[in-house]
Amino acid sequence: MRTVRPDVVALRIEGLARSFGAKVAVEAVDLEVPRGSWFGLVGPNGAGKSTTLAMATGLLRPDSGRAEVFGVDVWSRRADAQRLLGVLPDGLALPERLTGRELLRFTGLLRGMAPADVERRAGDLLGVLGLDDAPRTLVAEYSTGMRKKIGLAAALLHAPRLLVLDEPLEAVDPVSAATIKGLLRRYVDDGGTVVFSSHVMAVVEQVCDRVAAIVDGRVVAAGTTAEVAAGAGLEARFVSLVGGRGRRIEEGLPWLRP
Ligand SMILES: Nc1ncnc2c1ncn2[C@@H]1O[C@H](COP(=O)(O)OP(=O)(O)OP(=O)(O)O)[C@@H](O)[C@H]1O
Repeated sequence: MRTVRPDVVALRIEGLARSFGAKVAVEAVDLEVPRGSWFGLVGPNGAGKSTTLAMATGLLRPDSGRAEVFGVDVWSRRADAQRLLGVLPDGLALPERLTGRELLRFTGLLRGMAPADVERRAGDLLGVLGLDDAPRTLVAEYSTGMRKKIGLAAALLHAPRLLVLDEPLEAVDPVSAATIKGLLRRYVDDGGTVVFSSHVMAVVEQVCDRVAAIVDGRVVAAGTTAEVAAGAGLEARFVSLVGGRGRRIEEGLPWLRP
């Protein structure tokens, strides 16, 4: 296990903001993710998590603000930042007419990796993620969970220093989820940094050492998982942070009578 230096900032986000027409998706987000941490981003649907992560990784241009990966500006030194980063974006568009292995070959060669390394790593990733028993299946035929896993494999292929993963466990079966969590745990223990968004508070509480909650495009709480949970458990704290946005359920839906 390498020595983790929490003084090194893996991802720094300052004043990131983005609107779509009149809709303010992200108002102003500041975050600092120390190297060697597993950082969870939580928030209700439409809070601005995916928009924040897309801006932080050079996929969506912000209206204002900046993002740095290990001190490298994501927009002015985009290629350098991309080398340090592995990203699983929301709604990733995949080359549909390739098999999983072909997709990884394509990704690795685009990244300038040596073909022999690409082959070896692709085999390892397909095996670990349980995608090697469908070698001839095209991505177009993949299930939702398989698509998530091949996207994750593509993000890991070049062994980046920082992984930014938008809901990596969504639609993934429990066995694969355990494998992915184990793999990411090992990566973090070896000095890697993970930033991921999730709606599953139990998972965030289980794996993340730091958490930020975003509501209506603003960070409403950030700190260590214990600080944010504030003795109440993360789920209870999340519900209290989101507050009045919850819907009343006492009456149920009067027309929903089986
Ligand atoms: N391309 C776009 N065009 C218009 N509005 C957008 C676009 N992308 C995001 N939005 C809006 O910005 C807001 C934030 O969306 P975002 O996807 O970042 O939220 P999120 O926290 O990731 O949500 P979820 O948990 O549902 O995935 C939402 O109101 C969404 O409708």
